[in-house]
Amino acid sequence: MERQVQRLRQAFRSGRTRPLRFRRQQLEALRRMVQEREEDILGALARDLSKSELNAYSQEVITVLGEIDFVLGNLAEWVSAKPVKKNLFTLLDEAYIQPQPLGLVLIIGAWNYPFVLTMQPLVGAIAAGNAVIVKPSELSENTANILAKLLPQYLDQDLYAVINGGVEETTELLKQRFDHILYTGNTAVGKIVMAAAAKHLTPVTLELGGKSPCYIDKDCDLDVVCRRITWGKFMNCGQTCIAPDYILCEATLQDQIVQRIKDTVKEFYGENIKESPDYERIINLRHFKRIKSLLEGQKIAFGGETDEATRYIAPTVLTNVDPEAKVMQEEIFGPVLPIVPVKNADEAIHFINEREKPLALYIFSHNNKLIKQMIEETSSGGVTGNDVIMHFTLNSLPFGGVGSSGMGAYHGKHTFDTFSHQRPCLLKSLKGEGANKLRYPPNSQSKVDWAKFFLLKQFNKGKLGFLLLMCVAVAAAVFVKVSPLSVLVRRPFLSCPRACQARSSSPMLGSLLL
Ligand SMILES: NC(=O)C1=CN([C@@H]2O[C@H](COP(=O)(O)OP(=O)(O)OC[C@H]3O[C@@H](n4cnc5c(N)ncnc54)[C@H](O)[C@@H]3O)[C@@H](O)[C@H]2O)C=CC1
Ligand SMILES: CCCCCCCCCC(=O)O
Repeated sequence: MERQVQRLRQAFRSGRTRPLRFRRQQLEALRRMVQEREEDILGALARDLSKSELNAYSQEVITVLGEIDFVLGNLAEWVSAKPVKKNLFTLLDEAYIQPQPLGLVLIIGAWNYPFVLTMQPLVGAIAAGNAVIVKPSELSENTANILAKLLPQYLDQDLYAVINGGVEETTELLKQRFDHILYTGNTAVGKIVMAAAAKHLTPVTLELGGKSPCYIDKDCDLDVVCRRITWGKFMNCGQTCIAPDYILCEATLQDQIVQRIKDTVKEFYGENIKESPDYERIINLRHFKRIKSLLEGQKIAFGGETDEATRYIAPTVLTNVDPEAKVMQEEIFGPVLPIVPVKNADEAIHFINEREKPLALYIFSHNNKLIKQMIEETSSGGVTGNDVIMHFTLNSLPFGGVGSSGMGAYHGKHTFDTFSHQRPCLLKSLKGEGANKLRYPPNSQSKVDWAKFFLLKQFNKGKLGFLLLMCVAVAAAVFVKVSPLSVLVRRPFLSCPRACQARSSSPMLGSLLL
């Protein structure tokens, strides 16, 4: 593994990833891979998660293709140097920010959306000019295997690699030095990743999990609210990191919510949910048993049916759930939706703030002021008002967590920025040495005064004085540079702004510009 890491790092040092043309070529090849091998990819997702081709395409493949198109359409602008505002001392210099690749980066994916959660970060890492190792989750082994097979057929094998394996291999990989690690998975492993990265001072992006609350205000259109919640909660059999984990609402709303979710489940998945091609299965027996155990002792308003042989758990709603119950102590990550009654929005805000910062927060209300209040008074990785999940789909929004739900963010240009170093560049001339007298020893009060005048607004008599001074300075600098009469500048200005008249004893301005 160490040899593989060194090989990629050497390849990065060749500089081949830096030209825009190369990056575009690799992204176009990745797009070709997704398009040409769509059947293989959808088949792997079906075998891993019982995902229908339509669901696998609409939830994963389309996101990756959209990301590639978006990046290709903007990459030329993203990689360009960004000129920045200057001050009086750098007026004649070149000042800009140059995005540069970090080097060799590691992407560790999770199993619940195994294609998009590895490919979307990969798109941005390639776009930013890095060499990349992808470590898919071993739990979605079919997708992991198809990625290991296909990526080398389309991407430059010296610069991009897939390393498959479980805990042992990932632990070994984490001993290597990377220039950035983007990990998607549970919070406990996120801490392991961060600890391993710390040994090399490697920055990390941790896309973790948590319990995403969903507050339903009174007087909501519950038909609409419950359709949207049902869609987001039971998609991928509840195995979605930003699925609404639990509902907070007034106790009197529970029965109406239960009924509407029940009706919507029937509309979405039919009478026999097990037969629905749109209803997936739990990834493995461990998670099946874990989720099933959360039902113990709970009041099941509807659902609750399970089948261990096929790892099926029916869409299930629990009512009057005790906040201390087991189902409220861990991320559910399954098709179980507890309702926890609260008196009002304030109590909901208090409930949310008493717990770990969630990856997502959902607020349903006709009262936009209340939605803004809840956003203002709580913290979460992201928020969608009057819907669920959808902030994930807008790649102009940075997607990530906060606190125990993660750190850093990606999607769209945010991925490019995550995998780039924004390098500040200031290019000066060897001329105009006179201006440097202000900073050279010996220091003096006069020099400090001038520095205050030039650099600190409270000392330069307001903006007009400062602007006037800038004009004078630029004119003087240009004069010094272009005119043979520059010798005149050596004398103190007769008409400099009032501020420097007070200091006419130190002809600093003239010497500054020589
Ligand atoms: N923020 C986000 O975008 C997402 C977050 N998640 C979160 O991920 C969790 C579910 O995924 P997991 O079951 O964690 O996926 P998982 O079990 O597939 O683990 C994720 C990755 O971590 C590696 N890993 C697991 N244990 C490890 C260890 N002890 N040392 C080193 N590496 C290890 C695995 O090989 C895998 O590549 C949930 O908490 C969910 O909320 C899931 C999807 C998206
Ligand atoms: C409209 C399609 C939405 C797809 C959502 C995919 C979410 C992936 C990350 C997660 O586990 O939360």
